[in-house]
Amino acid sequence: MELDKMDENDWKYHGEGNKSLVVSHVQHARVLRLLKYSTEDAENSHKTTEQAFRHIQNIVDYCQNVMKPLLGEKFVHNGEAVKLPLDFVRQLSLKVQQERPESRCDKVMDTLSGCALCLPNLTQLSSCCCCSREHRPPLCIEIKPKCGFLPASRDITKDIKKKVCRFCMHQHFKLANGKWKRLSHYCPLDLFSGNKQRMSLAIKHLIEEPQNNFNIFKGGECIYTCNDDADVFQDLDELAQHLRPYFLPSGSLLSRQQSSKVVLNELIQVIVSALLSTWDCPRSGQLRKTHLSEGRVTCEASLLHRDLLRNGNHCLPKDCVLDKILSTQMLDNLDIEGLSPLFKRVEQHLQMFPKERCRLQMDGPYNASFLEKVQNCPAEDDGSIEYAVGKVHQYRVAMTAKDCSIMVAIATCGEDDGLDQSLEIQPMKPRFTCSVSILDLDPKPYESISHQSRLDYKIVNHYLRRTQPDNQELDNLEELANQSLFLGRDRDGEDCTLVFHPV
Ligand SMILES: O=P(O)(O)O[C@@H]1[C@@H](OP(=O)(O)O)[C@H](OP(=O)(O)O)[C@H](O)[C@H](OP(=O)(O)O)[C@H]1OP(=O)(O)O
Ligand SMILES: Nc1ncnc2c1ncn2[C@@H]1O[C@H](COP(=O)(O)OP(=O)(O)OP(=O)(O)O)[C@@H](O)[C@H]1O
Repeated sequence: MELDKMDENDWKYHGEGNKSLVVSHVQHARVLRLLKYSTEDAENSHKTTEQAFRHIQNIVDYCQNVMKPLLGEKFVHNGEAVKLPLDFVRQLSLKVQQERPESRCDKVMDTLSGCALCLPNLTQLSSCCCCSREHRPPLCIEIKPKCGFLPASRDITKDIKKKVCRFCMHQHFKLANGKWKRLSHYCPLDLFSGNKQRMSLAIKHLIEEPQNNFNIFKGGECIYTCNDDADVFQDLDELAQHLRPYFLPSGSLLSRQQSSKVVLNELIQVIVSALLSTWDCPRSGQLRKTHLSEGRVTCEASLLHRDLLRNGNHCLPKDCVLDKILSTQMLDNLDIEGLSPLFKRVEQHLQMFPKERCRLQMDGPYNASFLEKVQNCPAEDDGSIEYAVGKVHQYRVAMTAKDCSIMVAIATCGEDDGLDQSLEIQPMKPRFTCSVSILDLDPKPYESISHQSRLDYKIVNHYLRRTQPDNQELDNLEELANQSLFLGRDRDGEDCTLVFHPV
């Protein structure tokens, strides 16, 4: 990329989340990820280019030195911080504005610093020899799986948290707050179960109600995403038409309805295979498995039949992408309720010794020493500040893993094609090559822990009120929340994501 020759016409809107907006190059498999501000912050923001660059470099360092060792070299692409010409960024911002979904326009793209993160476009397949000869553009499925286990911490005060997963409880809260119009029946515990039947159902539920957990790209273009006002059946039918050439032989005599069913099922099988594949030994029958203790893998809110939940096989092949994400999520082994007193210990320590913030690496740098603090935190609380900081760091890393996305890029290839480094999966002919990546691995700010505590209370309380309206305990819970030890701004309803907050 020649930075002095940047032309906004070479780039197009690709997508965005809460904190960043992504544009993709029209020819090369690159994207630029630009930060966003809330409109209020934009007016008050006088961050220097150096501060913005440092912020993005922190993201790169965290990805490279912390998340990559935990999640695996093959899944993580840390990218590169770049400084772009300001004129290019301003023109780009104007160009993409009309493409942006209204729901994301409460924030504006950063046009002041000129800094961005340059990454490979993960909707395209990398290092695949056969794709260049293949006439069908690659497909890419993006899944934001969210938290895949039930917490088992002794510090949990509400039993329901050990029975119903956070995502399923959160759904009710989101619906009540108008974030979504329809409930999603997706349950992350089904996706992370390793049981193919449960995983298939989880993906089916994602397809039926994608919200912000599921997208499909074809040739880098988003062809299926959340559409709250959509006619679901019509959307599914259109999706199936897109997928038909990938999953059905061209002369198939199936009716439109029959073929829709077949291709969506085939798609689901390909995704399941990709998510369970262990890159290093895809054909090995002797895969090591990660077992989870029985009580932590089934959610009472899941629609799956209880027999399947009880008797199914619940383990993930070691080192598959789901296993890597789940084990990183499980660094949070105290739950926010167990972490809260430790967070308070750190807060008090930092109030007394502000300079310690740097030594304890509360905002980075994200280097080997930070990873060491995460990986070698003592198992038992010895009352030290080091223990509390280790648990806080572990919690933040787990938060990143609970909010990341998986990209599964697939392309068809002829039967005799070599597969190079890509992984072969073969649910039916034609064969597919596939690459799996993890994205959105930004560090979560230390301060966001207090928000987590309040949000946890609200989600659980709301769920209990909905499902157990006569529950007397809720009044006690209300009382507890009022005595909350955390001070600070409430982010729900007035999202105050801190762009340029030190991370
Ligand atoms: O707290 P959650 O579980 O609602 O997750 C937030 C996500 O909401 P979701 O529930 O996935 O719809 C939220 O996603 P959306 O903006 O709703 O698409 C963000 O990913 C947010 O992360 P950040 O603050 O932008 O770094 C996420 O916040 P963090 O908790 O990861 O900080
Ligand atoms: N390297 C990439 N290649 C292709 N698409 C990407 C890449 N990075 C991001 N995207 C797309 O851009 C979207 C927004 O990116 P990302 O999830 O990183 O934003 P975010 O603001 O950090 O999200 P969140 O709301 O979770 O905080 C993603 O959902 C994905 O579709």
